[in-house]
Amino acid sequence: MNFPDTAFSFTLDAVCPVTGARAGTLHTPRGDIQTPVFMPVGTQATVKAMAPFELEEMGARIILANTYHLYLRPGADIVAEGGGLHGFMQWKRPILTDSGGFQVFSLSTLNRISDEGVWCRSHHDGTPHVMNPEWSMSVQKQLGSDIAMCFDQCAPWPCSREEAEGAVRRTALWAARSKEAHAREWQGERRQALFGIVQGSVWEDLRLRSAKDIIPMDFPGYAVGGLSVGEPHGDMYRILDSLKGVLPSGKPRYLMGVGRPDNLVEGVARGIDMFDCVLPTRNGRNGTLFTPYGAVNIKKKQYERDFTPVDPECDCYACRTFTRAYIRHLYRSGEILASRLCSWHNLRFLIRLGEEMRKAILEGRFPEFRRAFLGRFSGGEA
Ligand SMILES: CNc1nc2c(CC[C@H]3O[C@H](OC)[C@H](OC)[C@@H](OC)[C@@H]3OC)c3nc(N)[nH]c(=O)c3cc2[nH]1
Repeated sequence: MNFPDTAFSFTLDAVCPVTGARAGTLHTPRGDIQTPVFMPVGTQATVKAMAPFELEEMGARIILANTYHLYLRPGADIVAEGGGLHGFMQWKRPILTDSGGFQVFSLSTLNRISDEGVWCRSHHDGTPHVMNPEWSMSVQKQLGSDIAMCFDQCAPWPCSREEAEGAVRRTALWAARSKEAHAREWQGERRQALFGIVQGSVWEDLRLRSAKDIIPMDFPGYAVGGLSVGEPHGDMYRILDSLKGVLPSGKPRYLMGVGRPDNLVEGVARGIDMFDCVLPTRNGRNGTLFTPYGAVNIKKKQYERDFTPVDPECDCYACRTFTRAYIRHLYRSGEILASRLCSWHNLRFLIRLGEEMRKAILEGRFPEFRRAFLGRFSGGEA
């Protein structure tokens, strides 16, 4: 018996008549999430260098954690004993967990894939593990996330059409098993929403095939997987265009692993509601900062006596309080505060970008917002 996900619903608040960009509200038992939304990545039950109260201050309303990582360390049983992810990391708002499939391929030292699942060796200590839909649903229940992802197969890029077809077939097989295992895990208890994932790499007909496999399984939300894996942005946008009229309009759409500010704007313009990416914190740790004109690398000598904020338009703690010269000094001195301030700014930049796109869509001026933002943002170094 499949429990209705009554604790979850999605309201479309406005749709841009020109582009189809959407402003919505995802209602969850732990609070509402207004979309478009950028979700900070907290792989090992922490958004690197940020404390929960700081995430709250910068406007984070949902964060991510990783099933694969937490299963291997500290162990899902320890997280469960600690009160699940919400108790363990003291984050009271919604949490989304990835299913582990993608990480197995990107991190494990050795892996064998079959329809049963994935046999792999831990990238920590080489111990053998079998990961499959049943394993993933059990671990995501122990973690207690509010949104879980189906166990899928994300084809690498580039890959052959046959490889992409195989991933589409297996992803459908595993989606059905994920749904069954998820309903068994949550029988009669507080529910967790399970999102489906569409694969198909850069072939539009395979994307359509995957959508036709996954959508009838009636998930409360759908992710576009298999992108942001090295393919040109043009291919990403073409695939999103091909899915725009196919994914159910009344359900949230999540583009996994994306992305740079311009990718977020172009994704929203193609009907995407939710995004995640490690860029803000990863770039933050190496001193690369988002600004409306592109990325600034704070370690450059040109900022040595630059006593202006990183981004004068930004309302984050780092930009309100410190100058580029000071943050450059911290970075070059190897001070921990450099990583914290740069991560803080980059996270706020993307969270605020989501807020501003939502406002533009509600006010009927998204095309103008998109043109103005992309006109200034160079993508590379500012
Ligand atoms: C970068 N391009 C990127 N990331 C894709 C992730 C992983 C997202 C995952 O990406 C990191 O894990 C490695 C993040 O941790 C560092 C995770 O946050 C917890 C995040 O989980 C949602 C995908 N996950 C699944 N299950 N299926 C996908 O097709 C897929 C595609 C991605 N493209």
